[in-house]
Amino acid sequence: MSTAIIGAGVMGETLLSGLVRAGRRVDQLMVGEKRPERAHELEERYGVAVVSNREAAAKADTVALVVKPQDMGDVLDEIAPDLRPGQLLVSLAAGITTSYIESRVPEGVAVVRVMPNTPALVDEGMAAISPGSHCDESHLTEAESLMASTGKVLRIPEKQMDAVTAISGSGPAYIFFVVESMIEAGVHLGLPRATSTELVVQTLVGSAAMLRETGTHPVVLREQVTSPSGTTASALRELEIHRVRAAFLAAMEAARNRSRELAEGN
Ligand SMILES: NC(=O)C1=CN([C@@H]2O[C@H](COP(=O)(O)OP(=O)(O)OC[C@H]3O[C@@H](n4cnc5c(N)ncnc54)[C@H](OP(=O)(O)O)[C@@H]3O)[C@@H](O)[C@H]2O)C=CC1
Ligand SMILES: O=C(O)[C@@H]1CCC=N1
Repeated sequence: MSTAIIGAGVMGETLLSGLVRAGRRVDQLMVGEKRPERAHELEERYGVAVVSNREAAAKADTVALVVKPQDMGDVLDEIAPDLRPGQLLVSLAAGITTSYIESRVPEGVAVVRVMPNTPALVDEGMAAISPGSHCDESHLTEAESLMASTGKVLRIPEKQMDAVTAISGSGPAYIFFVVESMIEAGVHLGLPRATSTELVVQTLVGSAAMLRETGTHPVVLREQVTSPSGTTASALRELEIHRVRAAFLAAMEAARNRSRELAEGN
């Protein structure tokens, strides 16, 4: 089964590198990329063929669309004449619905909507997938296998996609923001930057491993750290005073709403 990736930016290259690491044959992969210098870079780095979007659409069994939501309409109009019924289109774009894509491609093209995230770069990705209306089990399985090359995959109803985008799609950025804030706080408290960075990164990795390996609720894990009248309780009180929990809720609502707006082409 040949796979084309149209749009080889951050997420497109993340998918491409994951497929290569997972052992997909490079001669079964191709990339549609409009900038010649970027095309050259990808050819050098992965030995993959970089072709026009139309050639990619005509030749591949599966076409992954990894362009910005705002570029999706133009790309679909460009490749629509080369698509055929039964072919699989996998869209990784935030906000763009399967019905929007189906309305711009020939009847019978199967569409799967995916929301990945960047930890896919280290094979720790979290992807959610939803089928469009012309998908059968084999299309979903192929989309699942595409994304499973870089991490976990969850099947979800498409109506949950905007929320998923807000939580796991954008999620790594919130975590990096917290990490960055903690490192800066360590520096403020007098730690050398390298020491602060090592402390924070390992604390994050260790905490993530505890969550995954014990399956214990985060409230319980937090309580285990919080000694009576101790340091953690003092810190958590400040986080509550500064409404960090409310800020997270507002932030993720904003991301969910932005995903909905992207669906309307804004
Ligand atoms: N980054 C992330 O963490 C995540 C991104 N996504 C989704 O992935 C998609 C891509 O995002 P991201 O990788 O961050 O964005 P990038 O801007 O890094 O990548 C988009 C790529 O598409 C290329 N492109 C634009 N128009 C065309 C075209 N007509 N034909 C071929 N290539 C084209 C761009 O080239 P040029 O720069 O020359 O315009 C660029 O290389 C988005 O839809 C986003 O919603 C989903 C989940 C997570
Ligand atoms: O910021 C964005 O729009 C994309 C979608 C999810 C993560 N990055």
